[in-house]
Amino acid sequence: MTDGINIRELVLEILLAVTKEEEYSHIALSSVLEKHQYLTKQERSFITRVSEGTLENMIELDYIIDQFSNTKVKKMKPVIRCILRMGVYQLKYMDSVPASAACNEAVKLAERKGFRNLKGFVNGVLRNISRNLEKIEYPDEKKYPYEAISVRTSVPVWMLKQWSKDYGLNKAKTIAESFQTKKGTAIRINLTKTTKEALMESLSKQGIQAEPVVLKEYPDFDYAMYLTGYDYLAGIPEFVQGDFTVQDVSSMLVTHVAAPKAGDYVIDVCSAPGGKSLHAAELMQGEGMVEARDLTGYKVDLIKENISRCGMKNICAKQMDACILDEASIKKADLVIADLPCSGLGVLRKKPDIRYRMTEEKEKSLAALQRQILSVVCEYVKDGGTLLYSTCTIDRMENEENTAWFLANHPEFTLLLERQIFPDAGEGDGFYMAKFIRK
Ligand SMILES: C[S@@+](CC[C@H](N)C(=O)[O-])C[C@H]1O[C@@H](n2cnc3c(N)ncnc32)[C@H](O)[C@@H]1O
Repeated sequence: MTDGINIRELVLEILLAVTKEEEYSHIALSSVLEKHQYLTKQERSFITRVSEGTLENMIELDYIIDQFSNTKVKKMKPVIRCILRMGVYQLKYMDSVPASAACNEAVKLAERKGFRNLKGFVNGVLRNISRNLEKIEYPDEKKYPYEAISVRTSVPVWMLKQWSKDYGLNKAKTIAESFQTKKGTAIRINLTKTTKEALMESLSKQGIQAEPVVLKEYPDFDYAMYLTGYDYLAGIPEFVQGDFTVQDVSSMLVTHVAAPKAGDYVIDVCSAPGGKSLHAAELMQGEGMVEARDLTGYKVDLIKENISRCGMKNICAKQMDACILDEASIKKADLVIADLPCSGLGVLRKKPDIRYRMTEEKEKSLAALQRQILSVVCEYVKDGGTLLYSTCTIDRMENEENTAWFLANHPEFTLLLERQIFPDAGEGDGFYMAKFIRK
């Protein structure tokens, strides 16, 4: 507790924002941490751990609660449901929190939120779970493989079935399990402003560990590192002055593979918050121009913020709908980056809430949107130029199937390279990329 703010109440605020208001988990978390900057490092990490952990394990937590409560989770009031979920998370996953504290704090929180009449219920369910944690029976994986993997990894059954159809049950299982592992924060060094050695040295003086990423298949990929041991990004001067950008390693590979050259004209049609656009501008060493487009003013402002933080001059941001043909761009670009809106199933490690928000229907309509955008923006590629299509998902429907469709409908393009990066195999998130050349 700091200045009357209860940290579990802040966790509850995050969980409600994500599960009730459909806010993105990383945004809900960072806005709470930003609003309460005076919290200690320990309090911030408690809030991060409990809110992320609860979301990452929610299917399992609900399964446990349902075994001990007469009222099923789905029927509970949202506040009570979230208080129980975070309580069970602490009981099951946090040895540092005594069981009595997890239960008592949950009861107090229920009362503070106006549910005095449900204090006994919260107390009863949590104490019962606490006493029986070791005896919980999980679904039998031999008899009910999807249900068993789903409860253990908190990945919905429909996603497991989709991956099993695409890659087999064993692969579906290892993909789901990979989302339970943690990695440091991947950053891309802005080599137009600093060097790897200089950045490592200045970070180390602040007690921040930086470990370079080495990818054997890409020996010239020499600007990624994992950071650990920092409190919050905005507190690192090198971040504020644009010496590095937070970006997943697989996401960096997209622009690396696209390989823009100094002097190129690049159009990034769906670019917010600007990770790949800025990377392109950096690889072009400040020469040429990257036009970073996105649909809304809000998104374009995010790109502009990042451009000004990184201080790059060969990049501009524009509000444009990628579904509408921009006549002025026809056959003008050396490189078109089409990192399109997708289901995001490759990034469940970082964005756990996607698994509860995405549906099969939404995924089908995203795959159709990707085809629509691809057939518009391919027009911007000049003869001999490159179209780079990428997604941060792992389903064939949005990836290989779209590429096959594109090639069948656009014989003026040839496929130079296609790669599916799996979240359980590579350095980073699950990503897909296809590089086409206009003949
Ligand atoms: C996967 S994200 C892009 C991430 C970005 N390339 C990066 O590396 O930072 C997809 C983006 O597409 C944008 N988008 C969705 N529909 C769009 C449309 N019709 N026109 C332009 N942008 C769109 C979204 O706002 C979102 O920012």
